[in-house]
Amino acid sequence: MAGQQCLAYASFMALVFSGVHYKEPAQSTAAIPVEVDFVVIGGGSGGATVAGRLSEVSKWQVLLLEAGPEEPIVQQVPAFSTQTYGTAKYDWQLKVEKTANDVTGVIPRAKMLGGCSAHNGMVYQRGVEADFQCWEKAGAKGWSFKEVLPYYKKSEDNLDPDVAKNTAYHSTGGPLGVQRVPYQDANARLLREAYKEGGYSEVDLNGGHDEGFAWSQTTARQGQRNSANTAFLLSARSKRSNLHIATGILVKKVNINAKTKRVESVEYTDPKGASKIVKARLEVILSAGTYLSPQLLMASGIGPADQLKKAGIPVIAPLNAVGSNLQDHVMVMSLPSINFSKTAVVPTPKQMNQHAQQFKKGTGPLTANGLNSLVIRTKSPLQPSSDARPYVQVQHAIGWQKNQNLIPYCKVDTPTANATTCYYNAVTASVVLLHSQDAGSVQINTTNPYGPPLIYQKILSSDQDVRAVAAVLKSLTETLRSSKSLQRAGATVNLPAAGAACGGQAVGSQAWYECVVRANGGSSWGHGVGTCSIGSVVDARLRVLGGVSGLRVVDASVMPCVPSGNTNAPAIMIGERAADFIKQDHGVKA
Ligand SMILES: Cc1cc2nc3c(=O)[nH]c(=O)nc-3n(C[C@H](O)[C@H](O)[C@H](O)COP(=O)(O)OP(=O)(O)OC[C@H]3O[C@@H](n4cnc5c(N)ncnc54)[C@H](O)[C@@H]3O)c2cc1C
Repeated sequence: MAGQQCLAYASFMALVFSGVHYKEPAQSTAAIPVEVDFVVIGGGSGGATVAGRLSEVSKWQVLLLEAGPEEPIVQQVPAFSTQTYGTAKYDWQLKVEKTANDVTGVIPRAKMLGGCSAHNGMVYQRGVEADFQCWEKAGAKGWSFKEVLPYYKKSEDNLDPDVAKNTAYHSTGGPLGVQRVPYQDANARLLREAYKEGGYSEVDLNGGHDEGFAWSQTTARQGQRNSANTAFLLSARSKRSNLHIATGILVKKVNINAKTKRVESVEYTDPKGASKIVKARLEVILSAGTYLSPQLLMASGIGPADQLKKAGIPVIAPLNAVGSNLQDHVMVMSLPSINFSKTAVVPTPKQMNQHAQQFKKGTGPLTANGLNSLVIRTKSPLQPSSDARPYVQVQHAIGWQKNQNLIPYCKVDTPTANATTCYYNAVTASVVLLHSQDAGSVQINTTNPYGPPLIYQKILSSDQDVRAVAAVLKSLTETLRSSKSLQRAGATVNLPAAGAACGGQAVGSQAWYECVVRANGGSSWGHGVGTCSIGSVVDARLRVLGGVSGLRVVDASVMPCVPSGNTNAPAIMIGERAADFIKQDHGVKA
């Protein structure tokens, strides 16, 4: 970058960060207590929520141990959302073992206070009634939509009056800010018109509508990210001396008395590499997420006995279901693409300054992370007829010409990391399969049981899945290609790229779209759940089964069926619910 640009960029970033409401706390150096009432392992969506809520009981000492650092300031700016992806400091970069049809090598998982809620796409979705029927069928008694809705509302501070007035579904005043992306650029607005024209109704997907098209609600406040950390911990830790938070602490295992099966303590490594123990007087709460919670259970002696024996870990509770039932949404990338003739442009220094000023006020392009502002959720005509859940979600991302490297925040490799301030001339629509027939697993690495687990994931191995996605892709492409609004604006809609193998099919036919879906593969959408499911690993109050006492799992891993939508809000809801269970079980009014 030339010197002058460098200066302009540096002062731009300083200006943007001066508008951020959050002040990054210093990394914790305070001594970790040797004994507390509750130890929460992992400060992500589930862990931050439950720890914050438990600390409301002033007589309880609550310790939260998080492997990663404090949530960095850059995460507060939605347009910079993905800058920490793939960095060793902030991302676990979990490797997926190769399986026949697996195309993902690495899964991004946040390693910071706030967990994935601090680096995700911020989309706020709760799932639909039929999702929770699936939970109940799997053994999650008392988790119907009617019963979980009060917990979604308990967290929520909905900041859009037209949405909030639907009080049957929404509420205000909770710690978690929820608002629609405050900014849509000209191309996003055009797409919105195109979908309306194509017969998609614009609805509130969290307001009783299973299907439709939405201007996305996000976990944000005044255009800035609201993670589970900033919602549930930030203010609590400054006010409550009974809430202890330690970052940079890697938990190794939970120590459980082999005779009584009662949890006693948690073993961790401090930042200097020393091995330490903290005793838990009442309970340990495991909130390390879908991949690392089952790993920690297994490292602590709870899991499939054969795997544990091979790893040399004494078996405390032989629970075969630990690590199985890994479910995820599957994204079929970048289909189709829309080229716009009128585009956003590389901003001048004056415009950048304006964007920073707008951001301070909660508006402007820096409050948006690409075209995540538009979401479609729909059933597929070819999904199993007995399944009432929506099967496909459509998301959008920005594409741009290669030479746009004039300012660093345009010069990034992943589409959603750009601000809509950057020059771009294409948008891609990606279809996401919400209910794959494939299930993967998380297994302990028998040669390195305390290291990252082995993750096995299959993708698009079922013909029915391919058919269901292809049918939606076909109608989506046809909608966009016949849109008068797009045509009037001079936008062209390209057919999805087809692999050479699709040459034998009639272009545009269902068979051709199926071939296109297979040729474009799929990848994890970051929404893995199910590896410590309610009904098989934990009971309906999230207590670990197998005769173990004093141990719960509170994160996305307990969801027995993946919801029809993004998974952050459900993980936070689980944290809220768990806090009430724990309070009730220890005689405190919830
Ligand atoms: C790239 C990406 C984009 C996403 N986008 C969206 C979106 O737009 N909307 C949405 O709703 N959902 C989204 N999700 C999914 C959603 O964010 C997650 O499902 C949710 O945050 C999971 O919450 P959790 O509590 O289960 O785990 P996490 O939030 O992952 O928290 C687990 C925490 O435990 C810590 N931990 C793990 N092991 C240890 C250990 N041994 N010792 C100490 N600490 C440990 C981790 O560092 C982490 O902070 C996205 C996910 C990803 C990865």
